[in-house]
Parts: sequence; structure tokens; C-alpha cells
Amino acid sequence: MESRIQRVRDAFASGRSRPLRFRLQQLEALRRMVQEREKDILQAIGADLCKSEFNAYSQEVITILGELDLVLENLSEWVTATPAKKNLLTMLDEAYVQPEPLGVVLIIGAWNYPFVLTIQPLIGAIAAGNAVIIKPSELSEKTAQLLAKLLPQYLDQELYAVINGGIPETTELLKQRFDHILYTGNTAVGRIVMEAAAKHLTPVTLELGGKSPCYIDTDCDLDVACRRITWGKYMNCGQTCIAPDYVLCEPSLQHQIVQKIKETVKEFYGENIKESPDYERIINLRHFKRILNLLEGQKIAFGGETDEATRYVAPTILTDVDPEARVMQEEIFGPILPIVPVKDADEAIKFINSREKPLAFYIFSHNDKLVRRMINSTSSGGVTANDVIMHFTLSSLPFGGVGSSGMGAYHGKYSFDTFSHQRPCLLKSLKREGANKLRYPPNSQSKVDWAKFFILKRFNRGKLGLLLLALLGIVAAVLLKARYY
Ligand SMILES: NC(=O)c1ccc[n+]([C@@H]2O[C@H](COP(=O)([O-])OP(=O)(O)OC[C@H]3O[C@@H](n4cnc5c(N)ncnc54)[C@H](O)[C@@H]3O)[C@@H](O)[C@H]2O)c1
Ligand SMILES: CC(C)=CCC/C(C)=C/CC/C(C)=C/C=O
Repeated sequence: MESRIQRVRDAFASGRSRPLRFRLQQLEALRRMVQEREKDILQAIGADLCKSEFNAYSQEVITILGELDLVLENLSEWVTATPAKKNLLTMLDEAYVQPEPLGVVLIIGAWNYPFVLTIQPLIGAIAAGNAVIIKPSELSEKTAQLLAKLLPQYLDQELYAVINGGIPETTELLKQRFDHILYTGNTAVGRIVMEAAAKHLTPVTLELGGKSPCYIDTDCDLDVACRRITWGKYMNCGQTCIAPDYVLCEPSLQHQIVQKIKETVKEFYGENIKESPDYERIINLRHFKRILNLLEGQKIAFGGETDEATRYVAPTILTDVDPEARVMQEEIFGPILPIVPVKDADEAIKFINSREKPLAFYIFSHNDKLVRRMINSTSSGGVTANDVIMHFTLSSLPFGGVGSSGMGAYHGKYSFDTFSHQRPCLLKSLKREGANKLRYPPNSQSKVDWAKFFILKRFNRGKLGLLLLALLGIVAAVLLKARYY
């Protein structure tokens, strides 16, 4: 393991990954890979998640192609140094901020969207000029194997390495020093990653999970709300980090919500949901049994059917759920939607704020003031109002968590910034040494006064004449230099 990482580190040290032209070439090669090997990618995702090619394309591949287009179009601007505002002391100097690569970045992927959650961070890391070690999730085995096969065929093999494996291999990896780690997965492992990174003072981006609340107001188009909630909740069989985890609403709405979601499920997946090509399955037996346990003792208003042989769990709704119930204590990450009745929006706010900060927060209401009040009264990684999930699709919005749902963010320019060091640069001349007498010992009140003026733009009235004279002198010197040199 160490020697593999050293080879990547040596490749970074060669400087090969820094030129803009090289970065663009690698990203264009990645786009070519996605286009030329689309079938293989869709089949691998499909095999891992029992997902149709249509769904694999619309949920993963399309996002990657969009991200590549955005980065290829904007990278030349992103890599350019940004001039910095100067003060009187530095007005004749050059000041700017230069983004520079961090070095060797580790990306640890998750299994539920195994392609987009590994490749989207990779795009940002390449764009910022880094070398990258990619560790896909072992649970999405086919996609992990395909990435290990394809990436070396299209990208620089020394700079970008795929290391496959499970917990032992990932644990070994985490003993190595990296210049940034982006981990996607559960909060418990997020702590392990952060602890390992701390030993090397490695900065981390943690894309974690949590229980994302969805408040449905009485003043709302319930048909539209339930349609959108059904789409986001049962997509990927509920295995989506930003799926609405549970609903908060007044008791009077429960029955209508159940009915409307029931009707939408039928419209989306047909009479026999198990036969629908658009309805996926739970990733493995461990997660299947975990989800089944969440149903114990619950009032199942809709769904509840399961089949262990195929790891099928039907779209399910629970009503009158007790906030202390087990289903409300952990991220569901499956197709179960608990409804927790609350008196009003204020009680919903209290409920949300009494728990860990979620990755996403959803509010459905015609009342714009209420929407904004609920957003301003809570905290979450991200928000979509009157829909679910869609904030993920806008690359101008940073995507990440807060508190136990994660730290840092990526997507678009935010990925470039995450994987860059913003280096402040001040370029002075060896001339005009006289001006530096101000800062050299011995110090004095006069020097302090000048310092106040030059740095704080405050001056002692008695010095006003001197100041004007000094400024006149500078203007004269510049004019003389321009005229005679
Ligand atoms: N914020 C996001 O973008 C995002 C996206 C997808 C999933 N998630 C979250 O991820 C969770 C589901 O994914 P998961 O955790 O089951 O994925 P997972 O089990 O595949 O783990 C993710 C990665 O961590 C590694 N890993 C697992 N256990 C480890 C350990 N003990 N030590 C070192 N490495 C370890 C795995 O090898 C894998 O590469 C949910 O909580 C979900 O909300 C978040
Ligand atoms: C609506 C479209 C085009 C894509 C959304 C696909 C989707 C749900 C991506 C989620 C990725 C993600 C952050 C998953 C977390 O588990």
C-alpha cells in the first residue's frame, strides 16, 4: 500500500498534474470514458443496485456529464490568480491569491450511487491539479471493479490510482498521509476517517448522512407535495442520503398524505411494484434486516410487504409514529416513510432543532414567509422548498452536511476550491527601501502614527502637512520617472 501511494506522490511531485492543459486533457479523457463505456457503466450500476439503465443514466451518468461540461468550460478562469485589494503600504506592489493543488487526495466512495459519488469528487480533484487515490465502496462491487479497469485506460496511471477493498484495506489506507480526504458514507465511519486524518493534520470533507425532515404545511398543494415526496423517497429503494427520512405534519393531514402517496406509488410503479423496472432493491441482507427491524411495533398505513430472497421492501408509510420509536432514532436509508404528527410549524421547528443537524431539510407550503421562517429557524446541510433532492442537481450550490451530517462541500467551483489551497502572494520590489524605515527599530510615537495612517488610514492632525508633502513627493517621483526614464 505504501509503495503505491508513494508512486502517486512521486507523480504529483513531478508537477505533471499542474498545467491547465494537462488537467483539461484528463477531464476530456474522463468524459470520453463515460461516453465510450456508457453501456458498461450502466450495467455495473444496474447489477449493484438492481437498477434499470434508464435510472442509472438519469440518476448518475447525466450528473457526471453535466459536471464535466461545467468544469471544462470554467477551469481556465478558476485557475487564474485573483488580484487582491491593497493598502497605502502596498499600493506599488503586486498582491493576488493563487489557487494551487493540495497534493495527493484520497476519495472514499459510497455504494448507493457508486458512480456519481466517486467520479464527481474525482473531477474536482483533477481540476484543481491534484493526484488522486480512489477507493470505491466494496458494497457496489461491479462498479468498483469497473472503475479499477476503466480509469487506468483513460487517465494518467501514476497520478490517479484506484485501490479497491473493504474495511481492512480502507483502514490501511487511512494510516497513510494525504493532503485531503473526501469521504462519503455513514457518520460513524466519518468519525474514523477524521480521527485517522487528524494524525497527519489532513483536512477532510465528510459527506455523511442523517434524518432529513420534511414538513408539510396545511397551506399547500398536497397532490404536488406527495408526488414529489414519493419520487425522492422511493428512488433507489429509499437508499439516498438526501431522501426525506420522515414527515412532520398536523394530524389532520396524515390520512390524505397516505392516500395521495399510495396513488402516486401506483402511478409510478404500477399495480405490481415488484415487477416495476423503476423500483430498486436493498443493497444487501444486512441492510435488509436492519430496515425490517424498523417496522417492528409500527402502524403500517401502506406497504410493509418484504421478500428476503430478493431483498425487496415495498414503499411503506407509517402513521402516528412515536418520536422515541427506533425508526426515528437512526437514518432509515430505505423505503419507509414515518409520519410524525405535530401541532404546528413551531412544534416542527422545535422537533427538528432537538435532533442532530440533518443533511437536508424540506418544507412544502404556499406560505413563502413560513418557508423562510422555517429555514431561518433550523439548520441543515442543504434545503429544497416545495420539492426534495433537487438542490443536489444545481452545481452553483455547495453540496455537503453540517454537524453530524458532515463538513465541507463540493460540486462545481466548490469542488475546485475544496481541493485547492488559496495561496496569498505579495510581490514587492527591492527599491523604495526608504519607506521601510517606518517598520524597522528603533520604534517611536512618530512611527506608530505613520503606521496608523498607512494601515488604519488614521492620522495625527499635526502630520497632515507632512503627509500632503509626502504624497506630493511620491506623485512628483512617479511623474519624473515617467518623463525621464
Ligand atoms: N452526503 C452524501 O453525499 C452521502 C452520499 C451517499 C451516502 N451517504 C451516507 O452514507 C451512508 C450509507 O453509506 P454506507 O456508510 O453504508 O457506505 P459504505 O458502507 O459503503 O461505507 C462507505 C465507505 O467507507 C468504507 N468503510 C466502511 N466502514 C469502514 C470502517 N470501519 N473503516 C474504514 N472505512 C470504512 C467503505 O469501504 C466504503 O468505501 C448513509 O448514512 C448515507 O446517508 C452520504
Ligand atoms: C434529479 C436528477 C437528475 C438526479 C438526482 C439523482 C440523485 C438522487 C442523486 C443523489 C446523489 C446523492 C447525493 C446521494 C446520496 O445518497
